[in-house]
Amino acid sequence: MKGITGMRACIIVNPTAGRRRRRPLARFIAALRAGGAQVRVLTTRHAGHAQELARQALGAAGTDCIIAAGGDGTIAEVAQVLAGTQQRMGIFPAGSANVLARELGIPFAPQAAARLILSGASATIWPGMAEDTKHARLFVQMAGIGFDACVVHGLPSRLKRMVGRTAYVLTMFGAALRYRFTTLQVQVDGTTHHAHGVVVSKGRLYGGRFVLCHTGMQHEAGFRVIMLETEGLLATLRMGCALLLGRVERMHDVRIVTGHDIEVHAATPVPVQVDGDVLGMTPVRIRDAGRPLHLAIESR
Ligand SMILES: Nc1ncnc2c1ncn2[C@@H]1O[C@H](COP(=O)(O)OP(=O)(O)OP(=O)(O)O)[C@@H](O)[C@H]1O
Repeated sequence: MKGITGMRACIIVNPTAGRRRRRPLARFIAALRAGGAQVRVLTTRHAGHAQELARQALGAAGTDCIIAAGGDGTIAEVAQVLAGTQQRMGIFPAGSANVLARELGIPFAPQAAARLILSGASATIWPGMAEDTKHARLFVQMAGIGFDACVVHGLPSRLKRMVGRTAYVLTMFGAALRYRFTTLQVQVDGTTHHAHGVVVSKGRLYGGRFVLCHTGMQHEAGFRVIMLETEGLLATLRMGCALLLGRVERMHDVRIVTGHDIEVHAATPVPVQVDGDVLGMTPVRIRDAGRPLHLAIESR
C-alpha cells in the first residue's frame, strides 16, 4: 500500500443510486485529491455495468483502491469482481439505505470517508453467494425470501430515487394485497426448519439502521438465519414493528440459527432479494462465497 500521497484510486459511481446528490461525491473526490490521491472516475450506464467497470479497473495495473460510490447493490456488483483478489476496495455511501456502510461504520461525510480511504486501513469481510435456478449473485449484507422480497420485486426504481427508503413503505401496501403466504422449507446445514419468512444475514442491520440481531458475521464465514414461524400478514407486520424497536430476537415466533449452507424451497415459488435488489424466485441456495473482500475500514 502506498502512503497518503500518490495513492491511485478509481471510483465507480452509480449515478442512479440514492437521491442522486452530486455535491457530496464532488466533495469526496476533492478530499481524496487534496490528500494526494490520483483519482479516476468511472460512471455506470446500466444495471450490471459496475461489474464491467470493476473488471476494467482491476485490469489496470497499479490501482491502490477501487471505490464503489452507491448503495448496497453497487457495492455488491463491485465486490462480485474484487472478492477473492488482493485488491483493496473502498466505499462511498451514496445509496438509499446504505446498510453495509452503517454496519461497518463507514463515514457518510465526504471528508471523513476520504480520510479513511487515504489512511490505508483495511479489514476483511466474507460475502455470501445466492443462487436460484437462473442467477448466481454475490451479496454483502443479506438475502430475503418471502414478503420482504415481494416488496423489493414490486419497487419502482423511480419511486426509490424520489422518496428514498419511504418507497419501501409505500410499496408494502401493494405487496400486502399481492403476496400469497406459503410454508417455506428451510434447510440449514442439513437440518430442516419451516418458516413463513426468512432473512439470511451477514450483518446486524436491516433496511438502514434497524437492528435485526445483535451480533453480525461480516468478519467470518456463515450467516444468521432469521425465520418467522407464524404465517400471515399480521405476523409479518408484527415482525416489522419489532424490527423498528430492535426486538426481533425477543419474538416468541422468530427462530434464529447460524449456518453456512442454506436452501429454501416452497411448493409455490416465492420471491428472493439480495442486498435490496431482485434475485429471482425460490428454490434458492445461499452459501459462503469463499472469497474474502479487503475493505477500506478500520480493523475491529
Ligand atoms: N446507470 C445505471 N442505471 C440504472 N441502474 C443502475 C445503474 N448503475 C447501477 N444500477 C443498478 O442500480 C441498482 C441499485 O443501486 P444501489 O443499490 O447502489 O442504490 P440504492 O438502491 O439507491 O441503494 P441501497 O441499496 O443502499 O438502498 C443496482 O443494483 C445496480 O445494478
